[in-house]
Amino acid sequence: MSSKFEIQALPLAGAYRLSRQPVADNRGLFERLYCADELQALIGRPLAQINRSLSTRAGTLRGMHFQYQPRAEVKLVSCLRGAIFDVIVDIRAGSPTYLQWHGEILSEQNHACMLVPQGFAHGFQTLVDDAETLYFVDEFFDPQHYAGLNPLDPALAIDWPLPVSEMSERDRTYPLLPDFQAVCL
Ligand SMILES: Cc1cn([C@H]2C[C@H](O)[C@@H](COP(=O)(O)OP(=O)(O)O[C@H]3O[C@@H](C)C(=O)[C@@H](O)[C@H]3O)O2)c(=O)[nH]c1=O
Repeated sequence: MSSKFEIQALPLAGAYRLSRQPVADNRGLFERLYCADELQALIGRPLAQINRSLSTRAGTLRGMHFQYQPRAEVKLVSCLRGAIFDVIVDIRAGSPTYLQWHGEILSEQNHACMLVPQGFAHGFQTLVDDAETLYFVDEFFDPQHYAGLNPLDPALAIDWPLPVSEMSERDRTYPLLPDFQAVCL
C-alpha cells in the first residue's frame, strides 16, 4: 500500500495541516515523512536542511522564528516523539490576516504536520517531557536573516496551553509589537 498525505488548508492562506498516513503491521509501522512529488506544489523548492530538536521538559517554548528575505523559508514540521502545540503567525506585509495566529497539536499519535509558508513566524510548546520535532526547510539557516517575534507578547495573545517551563534567553527578549518589521515577499 502506498502512503499519501492528507492535506487540509488552514484559515491563514498558504498554511496547511498535513496528516501522514502510517501503514501498520505486526512489526510496527511505516510512514512517509516527505515526498517531493506530492508536496512540490506546497513547498516549490528542493529541501535545504532537515533539522531535529529535542525538548526535555513539558512546557518548553521555542519561537516565534522566521527568516527575512532573501532567506524566507517554508518549513514542514513534524513531532515524532511526544506532542507539541505548534503555532504560526502571519507576518506578511499587507496580508489581510497580518499578525493572526493559528495553532495545531502535532503528536506521535496523530501523525500531523504543519506546513509553514514563507512570511510566517513559527514556534511551539511541548506538551510532554522529551518531545522531539523534525522539520524540513527549503532555505539555509542564515544568522544574518534569522529573527523572531516575542512568543509571550500580549498583543499577539497566543494561547499557550501550559505554563512556560523553559525558554531560550534570546526568545524571551525578542521584540514586542509594534517594534517589528513585517516580511516583504
Ligand atoms: C535553526 C538553526 C539553529 N542553529 C544553531 C543556532 C544555535 O546555536 C543552536 C540552537 O538554535 P535555536 O536556539 O535557534 O534553536 P530553536 O529555538 O530550536 O530554533 C528552531 O525553533 C523552531 C521554532 C523553528 O521554527 C526552527 O526553524 C528553529 O528556528 O543551533 C543552526 O546551526 N542551524 C539552524 O538551522
